[in-house]
Amino acid sequence: MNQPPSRAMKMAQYLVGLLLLLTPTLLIWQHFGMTRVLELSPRQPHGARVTDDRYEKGNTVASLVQTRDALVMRCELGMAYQWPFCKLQFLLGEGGKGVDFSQFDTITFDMNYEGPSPRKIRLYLINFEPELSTVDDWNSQRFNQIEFELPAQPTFTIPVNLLRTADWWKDMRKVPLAQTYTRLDNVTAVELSTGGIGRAQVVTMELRSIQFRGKWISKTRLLMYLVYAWIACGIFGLSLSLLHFRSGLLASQSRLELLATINKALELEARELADQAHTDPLTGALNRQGLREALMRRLQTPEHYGEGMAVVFMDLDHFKQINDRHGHNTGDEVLRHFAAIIRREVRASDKLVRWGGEEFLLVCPETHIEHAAMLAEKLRVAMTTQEWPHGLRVTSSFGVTELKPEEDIGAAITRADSALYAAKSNGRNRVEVA
Ligand SMILES: Nc1nc2c(ncn2[C@@H]2O[C@H](COP(=O)(O)OP(=O)(O)OP(=O)(O)O)[C@@H](O)[C@H]2O)c(=O)[nH]1
Repeated sequence: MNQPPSRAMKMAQYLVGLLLLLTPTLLIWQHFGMTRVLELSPRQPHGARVTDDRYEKGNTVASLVQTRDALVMRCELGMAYQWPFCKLQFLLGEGGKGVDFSQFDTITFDMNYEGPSPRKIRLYLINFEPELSTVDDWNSQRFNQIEFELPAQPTFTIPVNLLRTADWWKDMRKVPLAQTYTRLDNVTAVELSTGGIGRAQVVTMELRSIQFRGKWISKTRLLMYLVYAWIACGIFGLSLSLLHFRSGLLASQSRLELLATINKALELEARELADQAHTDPLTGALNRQGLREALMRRLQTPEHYGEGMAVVFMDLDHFKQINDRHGHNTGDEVLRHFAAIIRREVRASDKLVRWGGEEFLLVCPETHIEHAAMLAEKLRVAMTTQEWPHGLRVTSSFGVTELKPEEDIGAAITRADSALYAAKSNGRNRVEVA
């Protein structure tokens, strides 16, 4: 039988539905949106400042003017230093803590450059890496660099993946080959510098903005998270199915146990009903149907067939008077008492039958007539010595006979009845043998 889905199973179904909805939504959103922009401009100057090669004993002079729309760096390049430069520097972090640039894909410049050709600039993304860098030594940070000639138009975009670790930095720091990769996960500064220029000149850079663009989360990472979510959902669903299956099994087991208990109770009830059909409810003795079945059973047992069987017919004396004088309930009590005395005095194999009213029959297998007569006499005496309800004195008359070979039990009962009649006629409280 199918169990109705549990709350947990419903939850798993909702979860699958949610994931089915979320997966394409997130992928579409990632493709068209989720855009992250970091801008360097007069509006977001990040501590913009200029430096030049004078600290390297050069004679270049850089100056910065900030207008509403642009950061203007004027650079008078001198040739005193081997690699003269001016830099416009943006600081993004302090104490080795920078900004993660690894999710940025493009860099868009909006700037003007004035100066003789070649119009070269350099861009540095300076990355602090605890295993290489120290806070006190600026040059211990990785210099990711790109140098290029400016296009004619003021606005242009370059991909971030063109940046490489600067050769001069690799040489200066003697970085092992395995660590010469580009790394942008902790950028503490962005620098826009003049490119390699071989003669003294004046350069002006007017920077309106640099925009780094990327996704808050890369497609690969999003796909990975989604796969994890689907796997987790699958495991969850599978565990629930197993639990559901197990509880279903337990439920059908307990249903089977319940059915077995009901079956047993019904069997008992059926047996009780069958017993009632064969028993007199007042005295517990067999009724005529009960006797018939007991005799049939005996006949079906070959080892007992043909052995002697005695029949004793019994009838309480003057029972009507007991009823009349003491009431029907007392009469019932006397009948119950009578049956109890007989049962106490006879063998378990002897069958006590209530023949009707106050008449009882005792069928004694494997008993010859002399023994039956002795038994009847014992019963008669027992009646006289027995304490009866309400101090009554009750006696009974007995007619005894034996089943002849090949004789029908009915004939024997008739004969026993005749003997009983004789006992009654001869004064009651007697045993007569036919
Ligand atoms: N209390 C009670 N009385 C019953 C029951 N069955 C029959 N009787 C009564 O038993 C009485 C039998 O009366 P009789 O047949 O005249 O026999 P008796 O009074 O015993 O007289 P004798 O047999 O000649 O000694 C009747 O009054 C019946 O109503 C019973 O189940 N309970």
